[in-house]
Amino acid sequence: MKSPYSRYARRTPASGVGYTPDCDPYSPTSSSYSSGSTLKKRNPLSVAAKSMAGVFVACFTPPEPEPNNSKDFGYSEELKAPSVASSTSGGNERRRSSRRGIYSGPANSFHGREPGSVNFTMEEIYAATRNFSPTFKIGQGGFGTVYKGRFQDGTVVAIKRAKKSVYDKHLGVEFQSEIRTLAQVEHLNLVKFYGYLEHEDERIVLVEYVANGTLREHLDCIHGNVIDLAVRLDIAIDVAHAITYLHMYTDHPIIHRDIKSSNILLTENFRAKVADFGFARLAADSDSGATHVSTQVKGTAGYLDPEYLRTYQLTEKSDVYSFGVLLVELVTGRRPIEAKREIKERITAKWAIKKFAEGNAILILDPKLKCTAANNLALEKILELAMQCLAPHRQSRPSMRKCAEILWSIRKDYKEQSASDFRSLSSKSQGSISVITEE
Ligand SMILES: Nc1ncnc2c1ncn2[C@@H]1O[C@H](COP(=O)(O)OP(=O)(O)OP(=O)(O)O)[C@@H](O)[C@H]1O
Repeated sequence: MKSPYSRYARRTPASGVGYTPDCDPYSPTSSSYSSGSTLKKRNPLSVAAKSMAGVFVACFTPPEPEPNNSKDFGYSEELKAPSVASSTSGGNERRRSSRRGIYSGPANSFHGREPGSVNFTMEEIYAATRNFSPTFKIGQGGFGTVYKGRFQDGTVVAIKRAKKSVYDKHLGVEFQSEIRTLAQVEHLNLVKFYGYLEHEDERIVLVEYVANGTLREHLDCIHGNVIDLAVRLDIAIDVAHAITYLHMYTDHPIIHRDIKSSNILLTENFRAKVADFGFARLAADSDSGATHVSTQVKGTAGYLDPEYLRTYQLTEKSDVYSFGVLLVELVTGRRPIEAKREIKERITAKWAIKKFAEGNAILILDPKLKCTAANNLALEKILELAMQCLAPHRQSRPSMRKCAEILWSIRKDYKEQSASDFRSLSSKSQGSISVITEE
């Protein structure tokens, strides 16, 4: 049997080889950061066949178990979801609209449901959210309201309910764009897609529930703890892996277009998962000679690539620019635009890069982080990478893959320097103990 991940082998680069997903950090399920990938040739026929098999093939891994969820959103056992409507679809049916939603996932995530079969209903969504009760609401975004829901089989999901304006032509297109994109991707560092439902005026997207809030919330310390630089580096690497995967490993390159800290969700172990494909856009097909997609500018102020803003030409390098903004955000803790600060500090990236260029990088370190040798060293290296990502012209920016590789090396040096900081600190404290003893 073929690996369900073989469709994610790297698209043929100049050398005509692809990465074996098993040991590749960009592969959908790898949690390894080892760069020692084996290379293997990609079979174009198998790729084509898999593409034709459709985007709703079972390629989504089951959700992580959620031990506490019945308590933390007030799930009451008496309020049982109505019984699951029996499947009416044959095994080959991939998509349905109207009352029933499409579902993409393995049978054991929503118990007994075959991948691609149409098995969740509006009644189940109502039951899972207690009729969209405010108690179950976990967020609000441009797309609509987000609820945490629990299905009868215990599966916990995030339920994104489009707001009414989604029926405007423009937002309708956006909705379809999110669905198409979500259905094609699978990676450990991307929020998993479970399915969607169209029912009368409702448009519902079901995605993996990620329990620990957004990166922005953690940088603002609203969960009560400071995430240290080691964790921030891990998050940057997770995000770099996710975007590299979108740019290089899907059947067709995907540009996320809305990389920002509020779209980075964190698990309880502080693994990052990139969310919100509302603006995602398939990139230009380089095989056809195209270098960019011309499109209406979309994204979030502060993260937008100035070259894309000026020319309307979208490439993968627009995500690289946004990633540069995110790197600055990670080390400074500040938002990309800080409207209340004095003018020269309002655009955080500009301010940080200026300080770095003047040799004063230390002044921009998030005041919540300790000023250790390891932190200072990593800060300078991260800023250097951010500066490359923020280059005004896209040709000068590194690829996301290159960013990930640079970050791996920064993390390696950071660990070594931290160990040495720790050794010198403990030898100093031993010294001071002996002084106290002598006294
Ligand atoms: N999969 C999820 N798991 C847990 N919480 C989520 C999930 N998706 C969204 N949320 C929560 O809901 C909020 C709103 O998410 P949503 O993706 O709709 O909008 P946004 O990205 O914040 O804003 P916009 O769509 O305008 O860019 C998020 O900030 C987050 O707190």
